[in-house]
Amino acid sequence: MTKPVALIVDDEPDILELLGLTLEQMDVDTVPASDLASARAALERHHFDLCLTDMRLPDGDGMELLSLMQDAHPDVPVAVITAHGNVEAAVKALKAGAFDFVSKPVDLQDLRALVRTALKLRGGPDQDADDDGVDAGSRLIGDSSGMQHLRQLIRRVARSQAPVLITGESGTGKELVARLVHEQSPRADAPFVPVNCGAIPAELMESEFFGHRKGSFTGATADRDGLFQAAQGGTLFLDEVGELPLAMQVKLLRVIQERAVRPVGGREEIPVDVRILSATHRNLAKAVQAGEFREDIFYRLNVIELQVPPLRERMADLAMLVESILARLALRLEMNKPDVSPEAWQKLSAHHFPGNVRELENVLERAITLSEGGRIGAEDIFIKTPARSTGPGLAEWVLPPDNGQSLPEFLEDLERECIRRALSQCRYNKTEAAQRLGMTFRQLRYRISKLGLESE
Ligand SMILES: Nc1ncnc2c1ncn2[C@@H]1O[C@H](COP(=O)(O)OP(=O)(O)OP(=O)(O)O)[C@@H](O)[C@H]1O
Repeated sequence: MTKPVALIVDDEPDILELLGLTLEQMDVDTVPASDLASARAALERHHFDLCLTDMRLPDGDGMELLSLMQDAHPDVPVAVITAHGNVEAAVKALKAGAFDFVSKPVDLQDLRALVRTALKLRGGPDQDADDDGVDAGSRLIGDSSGMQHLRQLIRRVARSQAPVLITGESGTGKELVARLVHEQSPRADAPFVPVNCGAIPAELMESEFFGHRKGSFTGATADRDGLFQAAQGGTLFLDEVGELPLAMQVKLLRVIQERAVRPVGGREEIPVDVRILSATHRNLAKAVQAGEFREDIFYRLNVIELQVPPLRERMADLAMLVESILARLALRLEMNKPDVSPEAWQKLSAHHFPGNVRELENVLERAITLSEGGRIGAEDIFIKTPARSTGPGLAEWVLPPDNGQSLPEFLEDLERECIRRALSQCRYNKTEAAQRLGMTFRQLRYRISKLGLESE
């Protein structure tokens, strides 16, 4: 490959020189421009692999150059240089399609990491190509317009370093989307580290995220890296980000701003080069209004939003999904893929799938084990009817011992019904269901597992 060329635009000669020297050391040729007009002229004469521009220019601003590049050279990553602490400008640029930003005074380590990542986009996957080359096991199945649009957006955001918030109901495929963004990004060779923010005990959170030093607390018998260090150069996926306690949100914000972590009990800051993707099935804007989620971190995580549609809004994909899930299950169970009878299809198509693709997977897993003679019949498709999930009214219960049950068994049944009803009313959003039931998310998860409701 020929030597890469970068367009560097800044009206301060010192900064132009610093950028020029740093990039030359990285074997990148540079063409300097001190204002918008000369940047435009340079664009007419050369092909660039990267553009670095200051936000404030004597005859315009970096946003103008960004929009010009988006129109005329959409494949060239543009990074903007912002004044220190000007988060608004950085977010605005990222939203407008900037690849990344560095703030002044320019940290050379950050700058080098940015340039390295940007150059990986050279000769990267063809924008118009289908997602061949992406791990087949992690593909998004579906050809509906909603899925096609989502796939296109994934390809586009994969090229940027902007934080992305993936929203959608439980089981719609948010984690899968995050994986695809990572796999199609210039960070694909570095780790993708998923973390369920609702599953880490609050007291361990800081050490899990940032690591700890030996002896910093009882049980810290050796130095340990945290999730940020594990994701170095790659992507950290914060699943259920709405579950982060407020205190942790503050710490996370600091790390995002400083691009460095301080392990628990450590003195030094460790620079981290990590892209953050997050997901939630909650309405985080509402959580912000309710004071449960900090506005500043919401603003930083939600630079770009990717909405994953619920299955009921893309039922055109049902056949493809069923085929692919059955093929996967059959392979795992070492059997031939069964056929689906017309009656079974009818039953599946009439359902609204409040638990989305995950519910479909569960229904099919049960169906494939029940099926006989290589065919799934209607009787093998077990779908909860609304009546069941609503449960009988209290007056309809026959109380023990008249119904032959012990009191503990009866109470467990009652609890099961209450949880089912809350889950169904909250469209299988466990956080909301827990609130409705007056328990914590963790308590609810524990009860669900204890009462054997997981497979429903
Ligand atoms: N479009 C799709 N194609 C293929 N599989 C899918 C698709 N969408 C979801 N799945 C599968 O459904 C299951 C649930 O997906 P995933 O865990 O990504 O959902 P989620 O939205 O992150 O759920 P939650 O909010 O509960 O964490 C996974 O096994 C995933 O592989």
